[in-house]
Amino acid sequence: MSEREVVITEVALRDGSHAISHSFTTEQVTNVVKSLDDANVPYIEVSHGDGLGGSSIQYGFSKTNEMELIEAAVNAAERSAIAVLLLPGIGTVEDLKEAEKIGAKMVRVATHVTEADVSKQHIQLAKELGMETVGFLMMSHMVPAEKLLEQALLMESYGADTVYVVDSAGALLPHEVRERISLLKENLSVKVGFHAHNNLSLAMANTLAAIEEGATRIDGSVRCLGAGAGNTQTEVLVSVLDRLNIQTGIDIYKMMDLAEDIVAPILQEPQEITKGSLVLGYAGVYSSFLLHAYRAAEKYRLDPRDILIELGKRKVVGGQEDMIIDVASELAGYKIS
Ligand SMILES: C[C@H](O)CC(=O)C(=O)O
Ligand SMILES: [Mn+2]
Repeated sequence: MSEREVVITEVALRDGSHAISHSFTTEQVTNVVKSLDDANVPYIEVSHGDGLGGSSIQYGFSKTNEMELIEAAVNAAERSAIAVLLLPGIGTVEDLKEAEKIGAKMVRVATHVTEADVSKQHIQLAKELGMETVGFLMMSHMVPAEKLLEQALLMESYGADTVYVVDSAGALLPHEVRERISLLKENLSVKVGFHAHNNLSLAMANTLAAIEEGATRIDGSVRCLGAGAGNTQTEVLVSVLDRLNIQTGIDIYKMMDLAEDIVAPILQEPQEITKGSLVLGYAGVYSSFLLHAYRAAEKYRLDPRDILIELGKRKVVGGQEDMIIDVASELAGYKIS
């Protein structure tokens, strides 16, 4: 196998959970993981869309217990490592210990971009457990590059092996990605990663900009199965990188077959840039808010775009999903006392 110059983490079985209202089954996870493993994808993330412990009234209940999904993934993978996502405050150290016991090899500890300090306990525990550990700075468009660097340095100091710039809203423009990745590359000793959302149709351009600036850990979702308009489409990414002579070690034909034959039938709707997902990127709103906003719009007879624009103005962040209802009811003329 060729050496991997860019190491891809496939996130459809975690980020894609948002797009299908957390309805993955063990059979779907087993089939997707077997094919990803066969295509030689190095890392596959499996968890509730909001990470370990996310199944709740606030974020949406999982159809299948995520530990069962993680176990199915571990059993189906021969070569690929199974990763989990953890947002401190949603997932606990006990959740992390359980996932590690089942066989998860990597954890990505995700915080809002200004709150890296809450990741200390979880990053340190993950290292003690012998897991590969990633710091995942969400909503990275909301702060200047210098602030992002300050937060990335904190995650590095806690022991993270990699720090990711996460464009949760799909709001970053290519020059903003370049600025952020290059600053991290200049100042961190650990690896730098990038996670995109395609709400402004920039996921591929932004990912290539990140790679040009030195990011070596990159996320993709097969068939774009991720929140909002999805992430950088993995099978397209590996094809483009192959054209650029950048080695990912992933079999292109197998990725294409998996996308078409196994993942497409799981989608509840094709992953497109709809007016809703476009407004996520335009207004800078967390991609996983999309279906929640659609449901609130239906309930209060509103245009979902108006809810999303207002959420963007209020700078609402992950964990504030209850604000979607507050904003919708206010826009509909109800008074909140
Ligand atoms: C919990 C979020 O869905 C994590 C993520 O993928 C993002 O912020 O983007
Ligand atoms: Mn995401």
